[in-house]
Amino acid sequence: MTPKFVVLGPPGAGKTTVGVLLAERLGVPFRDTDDDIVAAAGKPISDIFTDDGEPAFRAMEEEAVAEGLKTHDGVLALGGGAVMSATTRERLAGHTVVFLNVGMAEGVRRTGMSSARPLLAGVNPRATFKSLLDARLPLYREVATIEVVTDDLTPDQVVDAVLGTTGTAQGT
Ligand SMILES: Nc1ncnc2c1ncn2[C@@H]1O[C@H](COP(=O)(O)OP(=O)(O)O)[C@@H](O)[C@H]1O
Ligand SMILES: O=C(O)C1=C[C@@H](OP(=O)(O)O)[C@@H](O)[C@H](O)C1
Ligand SMILES: [Mg+2]
Repeated sequence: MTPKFVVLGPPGAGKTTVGVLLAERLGVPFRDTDDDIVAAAGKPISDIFTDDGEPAFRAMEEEAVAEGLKTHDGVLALGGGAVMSATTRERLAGHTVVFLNVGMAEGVRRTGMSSARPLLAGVNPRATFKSLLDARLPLYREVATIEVVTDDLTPDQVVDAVLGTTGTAQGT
């Protein structure tokens, strides 16, 4: 059992939104490792960060990704920081990995509406987003087999781009 697509990229790239649409188009199940972590912890991500700290969250995330890669057959979306784990990057080898890219301005705009992302909840989300992109862009590219720049695309157009790239587009 292996995911048809693993979706990753920075917060606000549309991993969850596009992942759901992509799974619908392909008629396969969708799974998001953030949801698995929330279910396992029994509390929201912001509470995990506050109560247990980021390292505890990252350990749970590594486990959730490993489990998803082993047991999920559809579209698997990861959290934006999952690629910071070298172990996770190794585990992604051989999978079809879609990197949804988004620039700072659009990424901040898309995530600004929500307080659910503790890493971006500080006083200067633009600076935080930029340093996050600087650190992670090479890691996303290291593991990705497909990259789609999403800034000027609707979620449906992103799905078209992903399926067009892989030649697995379904009928209309
Ligand atoms: N291509 C897009 N164009 C416009 N808004 C988008 C796009 N993709 C996602 N969004 C919006 O951005 C926000 C974050 O999307 P989400 O799927 O949660 O991103 P991620 O899981 O990558 O952090 C949501 O409000 C979503 O509706
Ligand atoms: O970028 C990150 O480090 C994080 C991104 C979030 O997921 P999304 O990328 O789906 O927002 C979530 O896993 C957590 O808040 C940490
Ligand atoms: Mg998400």
